[in-house]
Amino acid sequence: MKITTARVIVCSPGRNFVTLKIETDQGVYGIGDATLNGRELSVVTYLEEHVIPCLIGRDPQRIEDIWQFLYRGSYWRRGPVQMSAVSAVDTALWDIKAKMAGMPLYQLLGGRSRERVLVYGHANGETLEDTVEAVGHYIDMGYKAIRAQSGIPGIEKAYGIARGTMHYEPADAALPTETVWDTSKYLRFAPKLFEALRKEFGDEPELLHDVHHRLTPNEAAQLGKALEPCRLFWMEDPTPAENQQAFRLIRERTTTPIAVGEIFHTIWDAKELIENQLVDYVRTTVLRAGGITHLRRIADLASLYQVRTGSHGATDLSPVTMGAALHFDTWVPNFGIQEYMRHSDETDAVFPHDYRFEKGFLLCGETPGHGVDVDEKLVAQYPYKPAQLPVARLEDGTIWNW
Ligand SMILES: O=C(O)[C@H](O)[C@@H](O)[C@H](O)[C@H](O)CO
Ligand SMILES: [Mg+2]
Repeated sequence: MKITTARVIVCSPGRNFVTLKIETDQGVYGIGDATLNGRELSVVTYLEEHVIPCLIGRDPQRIEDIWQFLYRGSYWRRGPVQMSAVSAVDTALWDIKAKMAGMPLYQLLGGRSRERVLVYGHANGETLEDTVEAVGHYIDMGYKAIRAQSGIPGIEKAYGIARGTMHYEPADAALPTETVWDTSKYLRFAPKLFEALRKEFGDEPELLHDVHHRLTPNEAAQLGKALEPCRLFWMEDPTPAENQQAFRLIRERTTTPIAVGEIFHTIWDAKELIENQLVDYVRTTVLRAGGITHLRRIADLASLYQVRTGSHGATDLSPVTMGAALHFDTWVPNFGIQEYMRHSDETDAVFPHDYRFEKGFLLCGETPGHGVDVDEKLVAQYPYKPAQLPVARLEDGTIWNW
């Protein structure tokens, strides 16, 4: 069996997506997602100039060998551009293998570990009251777990405030939008939000919160401690994880569960955090860390330390990633939760898929492969639009973590 062609498909049905389609001499093809939000075209070039020429003529069944070839063979290993490209190839190859076997992908991974995949949705509001209302809306839709992000009094345009209630798109302009951040206002406000949510909705719903790398370790410990009575499912990315040891300080001071990893690219980014049990959930997904092949290694390491998965699932990861992630989640023994930020109707139409939402859970389909395709005719209606992620500044103008 041979790879005959591989093509990169760029489209913008509401937001930009980069998709890889690998075709074979047996008529079977595979689809992978290579979207790197705000830096999309760098991955397009990496794939077109450096990866695709190496794929033509290769046996697509040799997934492991192709992974090693692309990872080790580049010499310049790791990083978001390379690993998004490797992820797309790997996802497409698993799609091909599962289609050849006539099986849904989760069967090839080892079969079903659960009947359905618990997901959390995104409730956002400009004020505390709006956010409480938005959480109520998700509960009415059947969600069991909800992430709450709110505007903060005195801060204009902080992270996570959606324009509508259902869709949040941070990459909103060709040049980065500048947002403002103030840690002390946030630290005073965040516990009030979660106290109000518990008061309104009781103990039952799982509540999550994304700190988006904004705090120092000490501030993160203060927040975790203040949120303990509100019993969060997790506090996400409380501080940047470049220095993995920073989490020791947070861990020693609070029992609020911690999730990190949406910007990790390999097992090395997560290794110390996992081995020292400094986090409870690892959020790395199929698209960011080398596809199914490498994510499986991260999940296996995590399982030794009772760390569970909580895959990133924002809308900048295309339905292709969501489909592959759901097969992974259906198999992985140490599953925790899956993020599910709904795609727009245009995006869903461009990427026909067989997964579905039911009462707070997602169910992957039974179609051979990962169950997601790309409609190449529709794609032509949505050309690429430059869009970058925002930056954050403190009130005095200092650049801060976004
Ligand atoms: O937890 C999340 O869902 C994330 O933090 C996203 O909203 C990211 O900001 C986005 O994926 C960047 O491209
Ligand atoms: Mg996040």
